Amino acid sequence: MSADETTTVTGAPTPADGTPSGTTVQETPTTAAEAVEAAAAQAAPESAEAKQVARDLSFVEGRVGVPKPDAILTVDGVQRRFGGMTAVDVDHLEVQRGAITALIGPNGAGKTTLFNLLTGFDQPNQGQWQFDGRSIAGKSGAAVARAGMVRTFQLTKALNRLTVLQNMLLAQPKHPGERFWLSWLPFTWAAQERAATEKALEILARFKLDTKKDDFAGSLSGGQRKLLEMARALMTDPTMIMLDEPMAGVNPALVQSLLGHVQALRDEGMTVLFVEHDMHAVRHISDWVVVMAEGRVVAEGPPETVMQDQAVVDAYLGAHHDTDLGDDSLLDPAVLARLEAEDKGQTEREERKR
Ligand SMILES: Nc1ncnc2c1ncn2[C@@H]1O[C@H](COP(=O)(O)OP(=O)(O)OP(=O)(O)O)[C@@H](O)[C@H]1O
Repeated sequence: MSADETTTVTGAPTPADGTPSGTTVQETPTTAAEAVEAAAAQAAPESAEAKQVARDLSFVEGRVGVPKPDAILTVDGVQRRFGGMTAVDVDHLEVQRGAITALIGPNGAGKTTLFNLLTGFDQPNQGQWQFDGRSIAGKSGAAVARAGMVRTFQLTKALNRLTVLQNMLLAQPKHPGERFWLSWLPFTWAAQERAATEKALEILARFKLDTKKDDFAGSLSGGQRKLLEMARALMTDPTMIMLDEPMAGVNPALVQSLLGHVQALRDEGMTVLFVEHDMHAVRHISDWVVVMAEGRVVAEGPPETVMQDQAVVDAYLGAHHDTDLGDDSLLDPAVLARLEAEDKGQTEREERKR
């Protein structure tokens, strides 16, 4: 896409689709490929810190388990078995502070299980990991979130029946209404509730969801639901945010907005680790890509090199057997439409299971 097909809106208010202000917005992208291309035009890090992270990573060799200049998360010997099947077997992995790291791999590679383990929603058979210099292995999800690492969840049926604002308030750490002793101090409770509501509305405004605060979460579009998932995670003021398939089921017109939001988090100094099947998104916004297959990390490196790696292509053969993930053939709308249909089918299956 050429530069003259875009409109620069630097300094303009955030547009209605929730795209962060100060970014370059493509006029009505019609396919996910166009939307991602448009996002790529603004993919360069904005803040000095993000530029420094990109520079630091440019000196790191692309090989499995490579040390990072400033790792915020270090994983050692983590294994999770289900019966006789080893879902996760990660020897050593480091995640660079302040970077966007993508975790990719075919269905069943162990990405979600690793997310669950690291964030305290599952327990490993063995292994250690450190976050920001502290061991958080074996801690509960709430304790991990308090330490500064938080993951997004796809909205469940129960959350769909709550309003957008109620969803935000439930996501705040240690909801005061749930604490027995505070229930005896109504003034404290009310003050904290007011502060939490203000904070929730501020975050919702950032994602252009404030006008939807009283709508049921179930009435939101796919893209708006993804924004709400991200907004909920920000209620805990995380240092690191783990996004579970942020692009799944999202209308192409909103992909650009979502990518812009992920980049904005990084530019504010947050570390982002995200699981994603959309290879365009991965290629265009990631500083670093980690590839899993059959529970193991099989490759890692910068997006432009790791996605040409034979191990990566092999890892995907089962899932997208006739798709070359390493070149721009993926920008072909027909290929994209098929991948999107596969993703949509998967989302619908998961929805039915819930
Ligand atoms: N609770 C469980 N009980 C038994 N097996 C499980 C459980 N959770 C995950 N698995 C298995 O572990 C393996 C890894 O699954 P996981 O969901 O982590 O993969 P994934 O890479 O996230 O896949 P996808 O991209 O499809 O979400 C799969 O074979 C899956 O069937």
